[in-house]
Amino acid sequence: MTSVEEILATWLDKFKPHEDGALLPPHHDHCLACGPDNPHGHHLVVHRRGEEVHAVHVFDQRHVGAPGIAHGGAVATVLDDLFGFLLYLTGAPAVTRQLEVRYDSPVLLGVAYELVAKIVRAEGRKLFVEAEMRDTSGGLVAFASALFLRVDEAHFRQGASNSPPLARPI
Ligand SMILES: CCCCCCCCCCCC(=O)SCCNC(=O)CCNC(=O)[C@H](O)C(C)(C)COP(=O)(O)OP(=O)(O)OC[C@H]1O[C@@H](n2cnc3c(N)ncnc32)[C@H](O)[C@@H]1OP(=O)(O)O
Repeated sequence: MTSVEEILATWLDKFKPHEDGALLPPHHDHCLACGPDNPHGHHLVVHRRGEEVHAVHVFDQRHVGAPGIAHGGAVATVLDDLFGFLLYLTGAPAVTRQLEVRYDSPVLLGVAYELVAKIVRAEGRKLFVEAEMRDTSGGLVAFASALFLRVDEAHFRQGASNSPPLARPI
């Protein structure tokens, strides 16, 4: 597991401008939603698309709620993390202060969904953001809105000495 200091050493580089269409970097390698090295994670892959961020995502059995259907918390995790990629377009880190998810239809396991997020407005430290999740027919299955608040590096150092063991060995 990479330390907070190691993550912070390269963290601000991620906020340098990304070209339209670029693959955006994961928040860090073990991030629950986008970290490629987290065996429990969603491995979310996100691209910039104009002033929005875009992903195609498939939930699997690790994210099951009702049989065959993604857990609502798993869906919220992915939507929250997608907002975290918008931050790369703003040039500054922020964290979720409030997240609201509307579940319009079941999100099925093994099915591809398209996710798009955008910044609705910025007021000082506050970023108001929205995201949609649609099925391949274009039907809206989930909608999320959130308030993110800009923070400095000290915010992330709060967890620096806190690395509890895994509940079960991987
Ligand atoms: C190593 C790198 C890895 C980095 C890895 C990053 C991965 C990203 C993953 C996705 C995102 C996440 O999951 S982030 C993780 C989940 N989130 C968190 O852990 C955050 C926990 N909460 C906090 O630490 C704190 O509450 C903060 C820092 C968010 C905010 O505290 P604060 O700085 O004291 O700010 P606060 O006073 O509460 O509010 C500031 C302003 O916002 C307003 N405000 C507050 N709530 C609301 C609201 N619902 N609607 C409107 N406005 C509101 C207040 O009135 C105030 O306005 P005014 O008076 O100023 O006008």
